[in-house]
Amino acid sequence: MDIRQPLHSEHARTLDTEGLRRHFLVEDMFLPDQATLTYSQIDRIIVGGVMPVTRPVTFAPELGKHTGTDFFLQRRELGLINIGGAARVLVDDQQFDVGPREALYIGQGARILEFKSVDSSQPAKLYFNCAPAHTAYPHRKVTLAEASPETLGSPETSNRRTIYKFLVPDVLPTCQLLMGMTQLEPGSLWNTMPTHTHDRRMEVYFYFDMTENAVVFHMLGEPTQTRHLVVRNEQAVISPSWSIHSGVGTQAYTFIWGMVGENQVFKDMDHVPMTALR
Ligand SMILES: O=C[C@H](O)[C@@H](O)CC(=O)C(=O)O
Ligand SMILES: [Zn+2]
Repeated sequence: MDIRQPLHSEHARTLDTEGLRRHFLVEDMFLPDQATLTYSQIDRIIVGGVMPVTRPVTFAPELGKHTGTDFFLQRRELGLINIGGAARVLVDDQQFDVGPREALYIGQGARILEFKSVDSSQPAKLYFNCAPAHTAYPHRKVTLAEASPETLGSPETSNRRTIYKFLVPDVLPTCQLLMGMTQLEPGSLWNTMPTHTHDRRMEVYFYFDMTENAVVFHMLGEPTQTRHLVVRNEQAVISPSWSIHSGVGTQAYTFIWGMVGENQVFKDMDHVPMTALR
């Protein structure tokens, strides 16, 4: 497990490109027949990907070593969104068919987790966020149709996009995890502009639906000390509470956002006036 320490905004200001990438960028999310896990000590979120190809992938009991518990989800909840081909996920004695662009919430206490692809020529790619939890809410699949959609922005400002809120209180109860997917329309390149921070929650952004040569310039830093990361397809950015999180692509892209922290109020954002950005 790749462990990332939290970072003070004053430290972040001093970093060069390599330093920013080392602390905030997660580059290799999907490896065949493996699970990848990055543990951020910011709100103790674990970010990762599972890509079963030739055989099922399970979360080994040894993973509990990293959490100091008998098993991985003893005191955690997990949300995943499938960005690949159809998947079958076994959670203890329940089986879930998770199709492309569908989400699965796995509540605290699940012991057996097994992930497989229905067709190995179109492997599932299960991107997940996992966070400390205080109680067991029911496991549940959420389809795109059940996710609460919100279309924002306009072509004139190159930010026309639909936000699909998969794991939010309007759809199902979770302890703290919020997850969703934002899809830009062709010709729209900006997400979350005007931009915001939220002192009460941290967030992780996972970019995908990009061609090999496409990049997203992900904006981070305090509003008056902005920096950027060059992000490629299927890479994620860890965003501390003090950081803006916004991006512009060389073409339209899709991203999954996940948030943990103090509250579950999606609209609890500290909007940054455009005149304040530097
Ligand atoms: O706090 C909320 C998150 O930054 C994202 O949900 C924003 C987003 O997907 C968008 O505006 O497109
Ligand atoms: Zn945000």
